[in-house]
Amino acid sequence: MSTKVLEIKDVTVSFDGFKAINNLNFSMDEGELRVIIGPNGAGKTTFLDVISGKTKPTEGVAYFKGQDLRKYKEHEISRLGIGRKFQTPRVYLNLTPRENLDLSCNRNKNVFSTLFKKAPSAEKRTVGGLLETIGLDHKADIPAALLSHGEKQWLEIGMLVAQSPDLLLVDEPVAGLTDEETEQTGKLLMSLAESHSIVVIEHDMEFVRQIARQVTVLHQGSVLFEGTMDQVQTDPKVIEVYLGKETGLTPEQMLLLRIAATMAWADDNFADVQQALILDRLSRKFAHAPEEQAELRSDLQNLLATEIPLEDLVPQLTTQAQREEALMLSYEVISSNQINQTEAIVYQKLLNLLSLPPETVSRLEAAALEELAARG
Ligand SMILES: Nc1ncnc2c1ncn2[C@@H]1O[C@H](COP(=O)(O)OP(=O)(O)OP(=O)(O)O)[C@@H](O)[C@H]1O
Repeated sequence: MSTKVLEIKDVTVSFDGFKAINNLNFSMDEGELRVIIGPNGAGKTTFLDVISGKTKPTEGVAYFKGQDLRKYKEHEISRLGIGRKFQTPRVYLNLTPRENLDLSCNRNKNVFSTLFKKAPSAEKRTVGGLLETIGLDHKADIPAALLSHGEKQWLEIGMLVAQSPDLLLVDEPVAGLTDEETEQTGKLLMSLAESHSIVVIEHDMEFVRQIARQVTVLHQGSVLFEGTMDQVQTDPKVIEVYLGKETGLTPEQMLLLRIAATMAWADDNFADVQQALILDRLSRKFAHAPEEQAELRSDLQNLLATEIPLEDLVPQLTTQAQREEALMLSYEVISSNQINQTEAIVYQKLLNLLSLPPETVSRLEAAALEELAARG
């Protein structure tokens, strides 16, 4: 049986009567990498504050490996094995990455003894290993001030790991990073997840998709939804919260849109005409007013911006009618432009996954072309 590294039971945090965390229940297995997302003000930072002991619950209990965290002060919780990385890197800029890591490995020694005493070889190895893990071995001996923002983030992650925590709390690690740095950060966290439990708060959905197996969505201080990224991105409750309004879409409708958007992305170019088609279909089906359509269009453009593998989406279609609709809409989408080779390959994959009889496919393709012709 797996041990729970974290268990949060009926926790409420009130600030002058305002519930930043509202009767929250959450649990996480040892060794898990869990991403927490949620709109601004959802309570994500307060959630980390409760775990790290910065804020005490007004009601309820948080347990770390079965230990009631109410009994401990913030610094004691850190000694229990919970390390927290804040959004802004807190590294000593005038020291080198190696010296910063040395300091973290020797938390009980002061800055001067770390600088002037020779480190024992075991510690050196640890620091050397850490420098490699965080990809800074080639910059180990330059002042940290010269590192890029991303490199400073990795250094701080390394400094946390140097303290051998069991649970790492990481707040928005990729804010302000380049795409390449973001991807590197993802790789770093995934490699650390092999030996640590990790909670990451993040807004960047591409990044969340890169690293997350299980995502928890917070809203108004409670858990709104928990699931894989695919489930999160097709859940109407989550979409509503992110768009700030009702889309009126059911999970099935959202799934169809996602499949169509994935088809549209097949050639890495979600062309305007393809977007228009998907959104037209939407508005015809769900009768949004024209001004709402324009708004919905830009919202959905963001929302659908992440390509999800068809293998993950198609099996979620439960009825024949849904499979047929998915095929027809997808065919319409790719036929709205000249179908290129990449699209043809992805379309073939869709056909295989849908496994509809060939005569049904022909009928639906003809109907899709008629729809397109009718659109002009
Ligand atoms: N010390 C405090 N006193 C009063 N209100 C607070 C305090 N800390 C947080 N809040 C409020 O609690 C709510 C949740 O805040 P929190 O920072 O946890 O949200 P968040 O999900 O991290 O938001 P963001 O994504 O914007 O960082 C917000 O409405 C915030 O204004």
